[in-house]
Amino acid sequence: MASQNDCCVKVSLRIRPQMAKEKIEGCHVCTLVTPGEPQVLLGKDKAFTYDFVFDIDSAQKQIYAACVHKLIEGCFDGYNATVFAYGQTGSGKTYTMGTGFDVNVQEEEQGIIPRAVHHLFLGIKERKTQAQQQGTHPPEFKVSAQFLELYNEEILDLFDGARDPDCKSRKSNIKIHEDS
Ligand SMILES: Nc1ncnc2c1ncn2[C@@H]1O[C@H](COP(=O)(O)OP(=O)(O)OP(=O)(O)O)[C@@H](O)[C@H]1O
Repeated sequence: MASQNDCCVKVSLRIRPQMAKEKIEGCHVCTLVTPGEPQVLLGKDKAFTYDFVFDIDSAQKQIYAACVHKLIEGCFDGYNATVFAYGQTGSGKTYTMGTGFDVNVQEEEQGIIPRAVHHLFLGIKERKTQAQQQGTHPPEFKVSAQFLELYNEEILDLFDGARDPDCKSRKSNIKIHEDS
């Protein structure tokens, strides 16, 4: 039987730092992360526990190492994985996930998507090199990617007339292919 730690759905919470505007407006930080525990205290008495909790000072690479690294390694063993960010507007989903346009962003600021793509292609290269060194047939990989951004109804309404009533999402034309 799978233990709680083996559960196939894991939920992580990331608390973003206050924005300049929030500081200027005198907003207070109302979260307190329990040291050594994946638990956050909201206000004085509301405690919530997750698989991981990342406090204000967490780095992008920390999030990747704890939540995503294992999933990409699992792909090489044939496992599927999904990572998605959920939260209210301005909570840091885009910052944490990263985008396909992070190429000019400093390495330490890069989000999950560019890190995962880099990890995947590095893994492919390593496995091919290893096969070559061992004199075995190099493995073949096919990578394809789609980038999907979901909108909620209110945002779609902003597009008014130009809106396709059945369209609740937009796919970018970014495609990464490696056939070898
Ligand atoms: N961990 C973080 N460290 C530093 N800045 C952050 C962090 N998380 C978010 N931000 C900043 O906070 C702002 C809002 O974040 P972001 O755009 O990622 O939110 P979002 O959840 O994607 O919002 P929306 O749903 O409106 O697209 C951005 O300026 C972003 O750079």
